[in-house]
Amino acid sequence: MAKDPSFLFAGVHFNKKKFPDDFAKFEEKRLTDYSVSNSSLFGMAVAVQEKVTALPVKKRKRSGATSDQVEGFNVFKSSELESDLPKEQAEKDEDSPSKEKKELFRQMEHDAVFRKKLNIHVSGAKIPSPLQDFAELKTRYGCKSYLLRNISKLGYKEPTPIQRQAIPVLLSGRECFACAPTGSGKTMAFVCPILMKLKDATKDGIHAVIICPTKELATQTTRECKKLARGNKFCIKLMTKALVRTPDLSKLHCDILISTPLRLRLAIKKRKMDLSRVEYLVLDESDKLFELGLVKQIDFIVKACSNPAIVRSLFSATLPDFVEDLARTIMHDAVRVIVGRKNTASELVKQKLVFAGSEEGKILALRQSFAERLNPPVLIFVQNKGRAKELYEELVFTNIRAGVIHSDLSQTQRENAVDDFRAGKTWVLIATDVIARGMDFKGVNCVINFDFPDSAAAYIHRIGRSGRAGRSGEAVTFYTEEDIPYLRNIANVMTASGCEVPPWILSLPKKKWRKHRPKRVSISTKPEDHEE
Ligand SMILES: Nc1ncnc2c1ncn2[C@@H]1O[C@H](COP(=O)(O)OP(=O)(O)OP(=O)(O)O)[C@@H](O)[C@H]1O
Repeated sequence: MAKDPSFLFAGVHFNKKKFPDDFAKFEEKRLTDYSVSNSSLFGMAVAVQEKVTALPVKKRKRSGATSDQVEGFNVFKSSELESDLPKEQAEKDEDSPSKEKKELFRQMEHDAVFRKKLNIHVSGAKIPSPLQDFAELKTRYGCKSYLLRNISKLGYKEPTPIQRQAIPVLLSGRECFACAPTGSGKTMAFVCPILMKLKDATKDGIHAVIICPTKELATQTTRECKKLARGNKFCIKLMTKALVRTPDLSKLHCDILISTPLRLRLAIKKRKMDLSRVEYLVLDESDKLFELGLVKQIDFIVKACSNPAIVRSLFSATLPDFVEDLARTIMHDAVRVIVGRKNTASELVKQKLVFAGSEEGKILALRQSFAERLNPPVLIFVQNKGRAKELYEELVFTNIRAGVIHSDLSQTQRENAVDDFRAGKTWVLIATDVIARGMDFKGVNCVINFDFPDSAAAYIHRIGRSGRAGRSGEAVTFYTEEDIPYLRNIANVMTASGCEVPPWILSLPKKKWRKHRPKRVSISTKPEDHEE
């Protein structure tokens, strides 16, 4: 393999005054390499190219651009990119390390140090500087006062790391795939730039679409959008069952539409919904959306968003390689933003594994732990709706105020279960994975995985319902003999987020993770009814 010529630079120091040219070139190279080694520390496969942040950003042609269609995404050719730099200026920059260029390198160095401090890893060319504070939204991007006021009303004092980097990326018109821990403020990271970029409430179609994998998450995201948009006339719509039944949606106008993939696909196919004017498309919990079963619907929606100037972004706390690979082939000139280490659990959650022996042992362990210390709100995850019902039956006649949510309940019942839990009317919520993704219950003290999760991603998202927005949390995972082959997979996630795991678990053989949903013995401890 040919050696990277960068090794030639090792240990080289230039005298800035004597060799300003060489110094400038060296600095650019050094900063790029710095980012590369920085990212490779965290196992990133791609070379990071943090580059000239303050240079005028190349602009994508907004109209008349041709594009290649790949699986519904528009892929622009590099020849369609134009530089905003005046020609003479560009030539001058080539020749002399001007004052601006030096300033630029200083800025690059500053950005690299700041990102390192916040554990932000980026790749892509010409990445905008991260935000120092929310005030920069106004000074750098001319954010309107209403939005800053709403941010402040929500009690957000400082942007979270994903907000610091993803917001400037999206504001600069770049596509983006972002991965940051659960509960780290990704929603605001994609809603804020949309609100800042949209023109004042227009009446010409749909301008932004946010796709969420579940109805509960779509409802929550709509609420968050409305909170941030308060005081403005933006029309923000949730794709409800009633809306999707409207016979003709071809004339629907709204600024932001939030939907699940299924409902949106139905609206496009059956109700003639027109997405050709969509300027911003967000795929929240993108890895879930790219799972088998949903990917066709997503592809259909992406194709329907046919505006060549569209800016697409993917957000999740877990970004498996296959989603990244797909994203890399279909997105144009996208910036990749990773906060912390990819696919790890929130470090704010103290995680524990408990051997429960058998299914019967689990219910005993649960009762015992509640008798010793019940610190609500507590979320309990089980494997399927049948088991959710059974566990609910077990707890409902105790003095523990329990609620349950699963896909057999009506939409209203599901909403009530979430609302009651949020309002503290129920202390314990028993759930299937339907609410494992994205749901933001403030102050969940403990997540109990009554049934072992079926994948590492499911584990990360489930326990991420606790330890949100800087608060600490706890997660307890019960396991039985059947789960032991997969224990090592969870143990790896635990150690990666700084939790201790008994050494014997770490010495277990690795097992390729397939959907782990063993047939489990019934939870019910009630004697079965026998007919006389
Ligand atoms: N800058 C901020 N300062 C303080 N709190 C914030 C900030 N931004 C968002 N939050 C709060 O953090 C919580 C988590 O935010 P959000 O639901 O967007 O997380 P997320 O990263 O999308 O999580 P998940 O991966 O589980 O979907 C919310 O309660 C939100 O109000």
